Amino acid sequence: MQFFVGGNWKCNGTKESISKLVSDLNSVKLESDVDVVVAPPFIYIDQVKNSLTDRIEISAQNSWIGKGGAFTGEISVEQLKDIGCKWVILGHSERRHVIGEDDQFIGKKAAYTLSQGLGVIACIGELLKEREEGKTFDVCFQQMKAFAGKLPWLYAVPSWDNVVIAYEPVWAIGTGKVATPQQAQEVHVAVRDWLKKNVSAEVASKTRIIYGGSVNGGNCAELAKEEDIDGFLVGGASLKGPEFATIVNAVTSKKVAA
Ligand SMILES: O=C(CO)COP(=O)(O)O
Repeated sequence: MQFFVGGNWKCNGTKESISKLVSDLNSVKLESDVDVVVAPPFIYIDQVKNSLTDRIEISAQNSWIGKGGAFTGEISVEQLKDIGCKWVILGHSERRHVIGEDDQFIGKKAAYTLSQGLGVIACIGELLKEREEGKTFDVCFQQMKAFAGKLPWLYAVPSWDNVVIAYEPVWAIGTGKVATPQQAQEVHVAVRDWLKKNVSAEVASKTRIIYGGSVNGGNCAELAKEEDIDGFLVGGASLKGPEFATIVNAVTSKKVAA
């Protein structure tokens, strides 16, 4: 399974800082057997697409639920395709818990995005309170169900080829409090098992499950060694080109551990 690392730039950057980040990313060395994706804010996607090496694919951080039209302030999947995006991040905890998107809405967005041929980085993850109450698996399975269950055709394997699951425990996002490799591995195994039981053994064995939440250049190697951690979704540390490259290249510690 090919390692996958995404950089979620969130609502950060200016034309100038992004130009510097792109030039840093163009000059770092990235291991060849890793899928690398960055997700700039919508308004900078065109700038990034026109200046970043083709080695790195572009993702959006969100998309509209259906075909474009009279939806003020939204960006459609068709527009994202038009501008050269290959992926969309959906169900990020900031959209769930700050903006208020629910499972139903996120599931429909994922179904629509996949139907238009773009890949989905599908985020799941529990709040600290939910972890403390022993509900981590229940919450993640419920969120998986919303992604997987929208339309029966989504169960077909070709659709799943375009899905990467990002496990991002909310308590680890932007807090500097990273999940231990064991904590992350435990949830990744449970999610893979859920896919096996609820979709198919083939999908379970092929789908990348990546970890996000305070991943940085210092902790990525240990996390990458875990068997079921197939990559990372990186926030803060993806704003620094050389550190992001270190995280991409953590694939080498995975190979050593295997
Ligand atoms: O939300 C994240 C990626 O989508 C993780 O953010 P941090 O890496 O800043 O914790």
